[in-house]
Amino acid sequence: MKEKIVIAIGGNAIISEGQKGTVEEQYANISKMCPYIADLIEDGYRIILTHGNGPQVGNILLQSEAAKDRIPVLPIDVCVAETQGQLGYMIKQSLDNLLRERGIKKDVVSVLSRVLVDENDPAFKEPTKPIGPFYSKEEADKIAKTKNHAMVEDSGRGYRRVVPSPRPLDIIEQSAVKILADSGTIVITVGGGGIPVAENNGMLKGIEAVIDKDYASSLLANQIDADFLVILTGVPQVAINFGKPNQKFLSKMSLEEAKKYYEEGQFPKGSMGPKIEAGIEYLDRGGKKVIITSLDYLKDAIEGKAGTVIMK
Ligand SMILES: Nc1ncnc2c1ncn2[C@@H]1O[C@H](COP(=O)(O)OP(=O)(O)O)[C@@H](O)[C@H]1O
Ligand SMILES: NC(=O)OP(=O)(O)O
Repeated sequence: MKEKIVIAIGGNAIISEGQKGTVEEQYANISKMCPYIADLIEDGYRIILTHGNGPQVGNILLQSEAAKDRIPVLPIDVCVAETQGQLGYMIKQSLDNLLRERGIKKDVVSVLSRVLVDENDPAFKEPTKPIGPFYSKEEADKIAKTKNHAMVEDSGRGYRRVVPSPRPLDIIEQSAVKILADSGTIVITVGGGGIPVAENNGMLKGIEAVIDKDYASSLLANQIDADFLVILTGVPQVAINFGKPNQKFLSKMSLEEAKKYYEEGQFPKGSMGPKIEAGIEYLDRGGKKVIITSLDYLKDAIEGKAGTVIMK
């Protein structure tokens, strides 16, 4: 078997900008994504897939709040668990069917996973994780006033609700994920950054937050001894001076260069910033290689022919 790779799938790979997020739309997007993953499985790589859940977790919360007169509102950790279930199912169904079509016998499992956070993480005082649909400024102001939700402008695309996003400290199900991945099973896990839990007298309890999937995927990659971490997003490569006339796409960055560019503010907080920081943290914790690219360049990037590679 070839290398063990954690692949983090960007939120917009499952619900694209402008889509409502119907199940049909999500299946259509997932089935566009699966051939790229199946190619790697066919080549013998051991794959652990993680995914975002911002749009989906916000939608579940909205559904729950809309029915609050009849049915008790769900806490956010339970909504995150629901997104792991629904997205894990949809990805598994699509990937499994594709592998069957290609005559590849491989188990694909989704592991509901909890991720330890610190209840005193400063993130609880300052919500930053955008979830759910986009609103106009007027709609957002009204929601902020009537529902007391924190709302922010999200990367020029409209306004969204934001919830606390504490740092992941430990992937509770890491051993099970490692055993499965090492045995050649394709694992879907740490969806939506994982279900946030905190420790209290040695016991775990659910916490209302949404963890960033790039930070959680980075930690998972270290904890299961992955050979490398791949972060998939909307661009084939990372750039410096992004969007400016002197924009320059990079095929590789040393860890030191990544840190320098990050400090210079080359990577915005709401988009590329967390991906670069997640990569830096993975390498600082002993990881070997990080690749940032888009789905269509995935295979080439793994073969060293595309993407942006960050290494020590
Ligand atoms: N320096 C940069 N290099 C490349 N892309 C960047 C850079 N800064 C911001 N971006 C933008 O950030 C996007 C990735 O962030 P985002 O869309 O929030 O992630 P996700 O794919 O996880 O949903 C890229 O598609 C690109 O449009
Ligand atoms: N939980 C999370 O990081 O989701 P998105 O990638 O959809 O923002």
